[in-house]
Amino acid sequence: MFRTSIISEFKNRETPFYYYDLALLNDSLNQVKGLAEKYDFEIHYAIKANSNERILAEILKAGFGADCVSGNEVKRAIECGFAPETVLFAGVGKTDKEIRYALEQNIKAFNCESIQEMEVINELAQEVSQTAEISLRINPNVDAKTHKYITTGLDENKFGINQTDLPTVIETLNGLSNIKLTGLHFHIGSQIMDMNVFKGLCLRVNEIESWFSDRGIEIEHLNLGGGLGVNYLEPDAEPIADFETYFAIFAEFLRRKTNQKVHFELGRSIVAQCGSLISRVVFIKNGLNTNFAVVDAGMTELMRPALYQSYHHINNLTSNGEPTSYDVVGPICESTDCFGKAIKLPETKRGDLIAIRSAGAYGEVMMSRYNLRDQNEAFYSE
Ligand SMILES: Cc1ncc(COP(=O)(O)O)c(C=O)c1O
Ligand SMILES: N[C@@H](CCCC[NH3+])C(=O)O
Repeated sequence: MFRTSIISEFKNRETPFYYYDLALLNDSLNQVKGLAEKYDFEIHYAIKANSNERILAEILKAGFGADCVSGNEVKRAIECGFAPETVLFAGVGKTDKEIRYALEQNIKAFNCESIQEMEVINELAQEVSQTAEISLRINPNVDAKTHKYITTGLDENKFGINQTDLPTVIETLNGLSNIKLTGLHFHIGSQIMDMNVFKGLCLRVNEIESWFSDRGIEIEHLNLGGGLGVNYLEPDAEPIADFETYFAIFAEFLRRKTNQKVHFELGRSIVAQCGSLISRVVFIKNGLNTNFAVVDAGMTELMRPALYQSYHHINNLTSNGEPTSYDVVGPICESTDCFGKAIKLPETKRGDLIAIRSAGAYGEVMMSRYNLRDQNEAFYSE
């Protein structure tokens, strides 16, 4: 959890701030690296989960590539030292400017999400006399059994190309000489805890791959996206995600042809548990039916509870008083600015430090300046 020496360091800093345990990050990275080598899988870290440069430096050292969802993420990856041939560019709404930039950088591949996007990439690649590699992001209609806001692989979702459009895709591709289809890409959602979902995904991918090979189309790359969930309820019980089961499922159920490369785009599972949002209690306020612990972090620093009603474990780092129930709320002018209701904490007082856990993924990257909030520097331990 948190060493006393780290808590002493927290006390001297202006709150709120993100704290990252880089040793824990490296434990996760080493585990992923070992399994990727064992199964001959290629990992592209999904930068959207956390694009903090210090975090990216550790990920780069582990030898992973990058999965990006905007021109600026491609730029961040390249500026931080990721080799362009390891960078993938996904996203349903890539603009011409972003596509041109990615072509200029000679990135590995575009994960292409619509027929019109294929045509536009072809046209822009032609302008600069290039042939762009593309993977088709296919919507496999597999239920990720996760929060509906972060489900991406059902027919009703905006992501990817529907299977019914595949004949038109092939017909269109035949007329496009500046793009080359090399891969199939899938990503069905995030924070997936039911491992059977990944088995279901493998079986659907096998069917779709066969559809292509039956038509004489050779697929060099299969990209299964990310999605592996983490234990938000008990971060100390499971600081490292269950990478072993996750990769073993793909190794067992994905039908892979000789020489076919298999890629993953993991985000949350790599970075969630190494990050905490550290905040100070500003006031304790007794409501009619509840005690409020008003802290100096808000939904502007960590939006997940307000956006998805998601649970983040909270520790009081400076009290060991009697367990007491609090609604832990932020200072923002919104009633959804609440980190947890009826949370049992040791008796809490003004000035106590609290840690909002499992905040390393989709935390810092989703910060906003609403209410003209300050943004403090993150803090790291090795
Ligand atoms: C295309 C794509 N790949 C990878 C990821 C990373 O997912 P996760 O953080 O769940 O591993 C996402 C986000 O959900 C995504 O949209
Ligand atoms: N922002 C989401 C994850 C979205 C994943 C990107 N498709 C979260 O905080 O859980």
